[in-house]
Order: sequence, then structure tokens, then C-alpha cells
Amino acid sequence: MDETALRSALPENIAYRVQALKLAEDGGVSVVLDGTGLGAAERASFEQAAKQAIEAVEGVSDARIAVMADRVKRRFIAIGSGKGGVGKSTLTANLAVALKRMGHKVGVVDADVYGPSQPTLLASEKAKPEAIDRTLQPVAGTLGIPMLSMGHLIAPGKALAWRGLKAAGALTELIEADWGDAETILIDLPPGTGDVQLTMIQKHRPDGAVIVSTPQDLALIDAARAGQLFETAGVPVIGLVENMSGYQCPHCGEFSDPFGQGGVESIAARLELPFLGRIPLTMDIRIASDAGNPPAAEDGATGAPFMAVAEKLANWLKQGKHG
Ligand SMILES: Nc1ncnc2c1ncn2[C@@H]1O[C@H](COP(=O)(O)OP(=O)(O)OP(=O)(O)O)[C@@H](O)[C@H]1O
Repeated sequence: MDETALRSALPENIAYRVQALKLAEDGGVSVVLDGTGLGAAERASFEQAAKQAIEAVEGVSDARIAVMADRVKRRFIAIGSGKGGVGKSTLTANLAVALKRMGHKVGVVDADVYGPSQPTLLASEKAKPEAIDRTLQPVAGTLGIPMLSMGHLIAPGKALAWRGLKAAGALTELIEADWGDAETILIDLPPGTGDVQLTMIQKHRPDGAVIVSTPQDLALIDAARAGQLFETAGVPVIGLVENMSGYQCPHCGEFSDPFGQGGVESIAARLELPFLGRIPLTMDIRIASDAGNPPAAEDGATGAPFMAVAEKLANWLKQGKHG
């Protein structure tokens, strides 16, 4: 029995992760495995399988297995808005599926304690996340995107009792969950600039923020305030998105601008922040998103504006700036 024989005793999916293997004179074996991309449950089962396989080799007295921690470089991107109901959750879900289709390893945290809607938008309402060693395990949403939502933790109708410090604590649990190999986590923040946002900024410091607003004046003022909160805390604002921008009547085809148009682009220019694009107000977006099938999951005109914003975000992620 030698180290080569011990390596070949390991199952193939474990053998290629061996970083070091040492056989001591007393027959004790230590193995170090690379745990990149493995969740807590997989790490535990790899550890057990490796121990069993090595200890089954004749002459081995004992096997000690160490699975090294995940070395994924992970970035958190906050999606915020000044006001509620401007489409922040819809944008988050569509950006997640768009990024996923572009090959990104993406995850979603729904931190919107006031109206957690990602379980609906990403079709994971029935899922119940488990905890392993007190670490939450994300559930699979649309296109298999790993996700966790305040909605998975809070019983329906109990959201009010969760505001303030409790919500901020829950946010930490969601952020520090077992994100496996996900490299980009989009965080759907509650609207405004309250406790959850402050915890996000002070404790978890996202790598960047996207601000969404409708074009009407009141929403714009609040969006500018949300943008400034991030900027002041040193969190780069990746850019502003104008949602519900222009409406085409499905009957007569005429375009109208119920909330005005171009307001977000001009406020972005005034604040010297990038403008990432506009998403029109369409019935298809609402129907598809609310049915757990965000339009960006498929090719077509409805999903195209989300894909365009996602490309700008992807560019920022690649270069740390806009190309
Ligand atoms: N571009 C759009 N066209 C049509 N409907 C939209 C569009 N964007 C969002 N909606 C609809 O508007 C409603 C509010 O959107 P959403 O929940 O994404 O907003 P929010 O800013 O996340 O709200 P909250 O304050 O609850 O967090 C939803 O019913 C959604 O389907």
C-alpha cells in the first residue's frame, strides 16, 4: 500500500479534488481536499465518502480528511429604490435570469421585509430552506438560480413584526448563507433608506448598487437620496435604471408616457452616475414575472430591455467599471 494506491481507492469525483495525501508509518492517512464550489452538505458527504474509501484499504488504521474552505470570489450587488412599487423586485429577478443565461453563477437574496416577492417571481414559494450547522442552504428558483428570501423565513402576514433589528439580523443570515459556487449575489433591498439598508451598507458593504426608479418627479427625488446613501458610504453606484418608462397601448398601438419619460436619465446625468437603460411598462412583463417566469428567461422583445441592462451590469462585473 502506497500513496498512489490510496489515491486510486477514492471515487473519481473526489480523487480530482485531492490537494495533498500523506501516509504515516502507523498506517494513519491524512487527506486534504479542495472544497471549491461545494455546499456544506456536499462537503460533509465528500468527507465521509473519502474517509470510508481510505479506511477500507488494507493496512490503513485511520483516515483524517480536511475539505478546504470555498475560495469563490463572491460579489454582492444591491438593487435599491427610493420608493416602493417601482419595479425593484421585477428588475432583480429579470437581471438574475439574464445573468444566468449569460453564463454567470448568480444567486438572489430577497431582503425586502415589507413585501418579499422573489419566491413568487422566481417560482420558489413552496420551498423551505434548511440550515446545516446553523448556515442557511439556498433553495432553487427559476432556471435553478439559488435564492433565499425573507419570505421563506417569515410567516405570511407577520412582516410588520419583523421590521427593525430583527429584519437586520435576518438579512445577515441570508447574506452569510451557504452560497456554494455563486459568484454574484443580487440583493433585492426594501425600498427607502431604513434599518435593513443601513445594516447592508455598514455590516455587509455590497460591492456595488443599482438604483431603480420610475420617471415621475417624486420617485426621482427618493431614488437620488438612495443613490447618495450608497455613494456616501463608499459603495459604487453601478447605475440607474428607468422602469415603467413609456407604455404602448395593446389595442391601438399608440405610445404614451404615464409617468413621464427620460427623468431617470437626466437625474443620472445630474448626479454624474451611469444610466443603465429603460424598461417599458408592459402587461407582458407583469403577467410573466408574477407567474414565476421572468421574461428575460426567454428570447423575445419583452425580455430584451432587461438583457440590455444585464449586459451593462455584466460589463461592470468583468471590469469593475463600464466599458
Ligand atoms: N415594467 C413593468 N411593466 C409592467 N408591470 C411592471 C413593470 N415593472 C414592475 N411591474 C409590476 O409592478 C408591480 C410592482 O413591481 P415590483 O414588486 O417589482 O416593485 P418593487 O419596487 O419591488 O415593490 P416593493 O415596494 O413591493 O418592493 C408588480 O405587480 C410588477 O409586476
